[in-house]
Amino acid sequence: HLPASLTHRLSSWANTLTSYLSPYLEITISEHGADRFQRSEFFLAAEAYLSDACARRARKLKAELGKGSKSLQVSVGDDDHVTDTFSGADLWWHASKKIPRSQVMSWYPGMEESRLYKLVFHRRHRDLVVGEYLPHVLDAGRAVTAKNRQRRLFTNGSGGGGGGGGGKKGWSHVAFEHPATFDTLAMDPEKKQEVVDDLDMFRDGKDYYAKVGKAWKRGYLLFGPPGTGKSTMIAAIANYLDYDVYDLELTTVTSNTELRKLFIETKGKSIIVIEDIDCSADLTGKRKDKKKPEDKPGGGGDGDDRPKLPGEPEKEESSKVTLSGLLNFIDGLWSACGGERIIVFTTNHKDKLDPALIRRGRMDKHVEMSYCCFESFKVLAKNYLDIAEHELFGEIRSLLEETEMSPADVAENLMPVSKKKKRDTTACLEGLVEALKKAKEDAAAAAKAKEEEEVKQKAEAEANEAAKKEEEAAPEAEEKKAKGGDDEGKDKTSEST
Ligand SMILES: Nc1ncnc2c1ncn2[C@@H]1O[C@H](COP(=O)(O)OP(=O)(O)OP(=O)(O)O)[C@@H](O)[C@H]1O
Ligand SMILES: [Mg+2]
Repeated sequence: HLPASLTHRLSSWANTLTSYLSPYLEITISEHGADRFQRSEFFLAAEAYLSDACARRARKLKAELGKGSKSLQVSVGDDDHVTDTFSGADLWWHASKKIPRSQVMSWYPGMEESRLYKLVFHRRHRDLVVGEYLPHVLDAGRAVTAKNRQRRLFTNGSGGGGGGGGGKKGWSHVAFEHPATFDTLAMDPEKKQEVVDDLDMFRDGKDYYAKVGKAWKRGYLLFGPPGTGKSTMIAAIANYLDYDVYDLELTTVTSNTELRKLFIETKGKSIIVIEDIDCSADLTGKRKDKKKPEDKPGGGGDGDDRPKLPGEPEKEESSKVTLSGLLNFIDGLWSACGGERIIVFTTNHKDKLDPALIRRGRMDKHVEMSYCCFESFKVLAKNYLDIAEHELFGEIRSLLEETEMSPADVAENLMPVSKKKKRDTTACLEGLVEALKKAKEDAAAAAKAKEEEEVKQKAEAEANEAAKKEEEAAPEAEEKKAKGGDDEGKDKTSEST
């Protein structure tokens, strides 16, 4: 009989010896790495990879509705193993639970439950596994996680519902579930394809951006009249790229510091949206103190300033975010942190924006969303009525060419009135033709009224001019000093006399 201590030693030597002689190597990936609070990213990636690629071959499976995941995840059960092959090499994955070494009470809930994966492979594949297989697992796992996760819509406004917003300022979120896609988005097919290609380039451009030394981000400016699909386009982009959306409400941001803080809190693979940038804040910089009337005469086509919501602060006091603060946010040194970001601005009035804000490099791509053209109409007809051809299409085509109607209005005319009173296709299209004709008449009437107004104004101006000349002709010794002053001065003198 050998003493217990010696047996123990012998067996541990034996273990060492077998592992030394064994041709197999083992790599352990545990759930909690050095940082005990966070689950190791590699573990999560391996888990996702296994659930996607190998779980079909495992016998003991575990199904869970993962946190922040929209679909059921099936993964390899504890104490089970699966095999995988990579470039002709066989690999074995074992899932197990880590038994805590000490029986000390754990500070970290669930720590006793820490799980781990063991990857076993022949030693001649060592370089292959470390150099290629593990990076592959990481990438594939991340892709699976990104595909399965529930995408989120963040907002910095208070009362955004959902997540961890609470009372403090910061982002709160809800599930992002907008159904818009590029297939359902009505716009000129060529322009649409251009946007999609651009997005593809961006998504796969990590190496390119690194090579040319640019931060991996891209800015889009969507401009056009109301109801032409700018917000819809953002949803389509988010769905296309599988990105989260951060809807930044600039009016509630009180300082540049807060803006930067919000920005740092955003994650990669996301779209940061600032809607109606021209209304969001007084970002006109130097133009700030010169108060000139906003609406230029003759810019009538896309008028329609949105009404102010109750409780919305006045523009002047709304935000202390400055243009330079915002520029810093878009492409200053901070913009590079995180990477893989798209920044989208929308506006109804592109010409009101400061050129510094929308130059290339900040807003790389300018996309105009315009009134409904025939091609857009065809997309809507396909979506709403499920038709590609109809005898009324010809008439609608010529009407659309003559009239400006937003896709939102066209779509409204294609909707069934109510569930009971279901209109058939022809009735819908006839309704649309009516609406288009009416819009055409209205536009003509408006144009006529405007013309008359202009004629009237011109006549008035001429009359004023004549009166002024008469005034100047009259001798006025006292007013001589004021002569050569501005128009206002002249007006006042004419009023006082
Ligand atoms: N191009 C389009 N394709 C499909 N649907 C559209 C399109 N444009 C508008 N719509 C429909 O009209 C509605 C309003 O569109 P959306 O909110 O995208 O307009 P917008 O350009 O963002 O307007 P605003 O400038 O007022 O914010 C959407 O719900 C959508 O159903
Ligand atoms: Mg919008």
